[in-house]
Amino acid sequence: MTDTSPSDSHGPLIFAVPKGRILDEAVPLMERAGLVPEAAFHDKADRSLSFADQSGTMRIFRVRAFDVATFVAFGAAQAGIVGSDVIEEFDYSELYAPVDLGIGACRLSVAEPVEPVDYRYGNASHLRVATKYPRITSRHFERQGIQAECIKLNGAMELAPSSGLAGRIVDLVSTGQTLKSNGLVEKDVIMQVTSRLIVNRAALKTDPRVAALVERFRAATDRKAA
Ligand SMILES: Nc1ncnc2c1ncn2[C@@H]1O[C@H](COP(=O)(O)OP(=O)(O)OP(=O)(O)O)[C@@H](O)[C@H]1O
Ligand SMILES: O=P(O)(O)OC[C@H]1O[C@H](OP(=O)(O)OP(=O)(O)O)[C@H](O)[C@@H]1O
Repeated sequence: MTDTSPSDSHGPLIFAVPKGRILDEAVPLMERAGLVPEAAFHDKADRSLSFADQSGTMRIFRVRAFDVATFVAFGAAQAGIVGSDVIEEFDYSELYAPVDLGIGACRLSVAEPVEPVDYRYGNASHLRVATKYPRITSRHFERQGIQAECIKLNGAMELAPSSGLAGRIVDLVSTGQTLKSNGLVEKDVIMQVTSRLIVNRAALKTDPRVAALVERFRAATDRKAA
């Protein structure tokens, strides 16, 4: 007899998680949702990027934060955990973010030197901004009628003003310590950020295990909040 249960017809569900700072907060939540990674997942020396879960029905991909959104949007992973900053930057139509996990809380802000240097050039409505988030940044300044030239950096944005690369930065802020240590002040909050459970829309429609996973994360998040 042929077994046509969803898990057999679809193969293991792939769940993508960011390898950076969200992970420590995400793992207890994943475990409450029944997604318990194999021991090797916790071994920092292990060079594997794909891990089994203890039920043997899922695979966990450990990738860079921005890449979680890309894997899920293209259906290479069916679900994952990522910051709302990343969701907003990509704006992938194939991503659905049904659960706010309440972890990874921070904000995306515009910052400038304590003693601002005028790096505008040409005309007064054109400025340079260093950021890992060029799309959110352009949209933010456009709304104010300012044309921002965004210079994409992948980290250490805080060095841009003092080195003359850009007059302002758009970066994540939590305690504000990084800005302070680098002689910068927060000028404007663009968005509040928390981490979300994301799923691929097509997978949600075609694979019942994805909807079940969403419910498990919803319950795990409610239990955490209670
Ligand atoms: N200071 C912070 N406080 C709270 N959450 C943060 C903070 N910084 C980043 N985050 C959240 O964690 C996510 C991943 O940030 P992280 O710093 O791990 O990225 P990263 O390690 O720089 O990424 P990568 O190395 O992949 O470029 C961000 O997208 C954001 O949602
Ligand atoms: O307001 P704070 O509490 O100081 O946090 C802000 C810092 O946290 C993030 O960087 P992260 O530490 O993740 O390192 P990164 O530069 O590798 O992204 C962000 O890019 C800021 O640099």
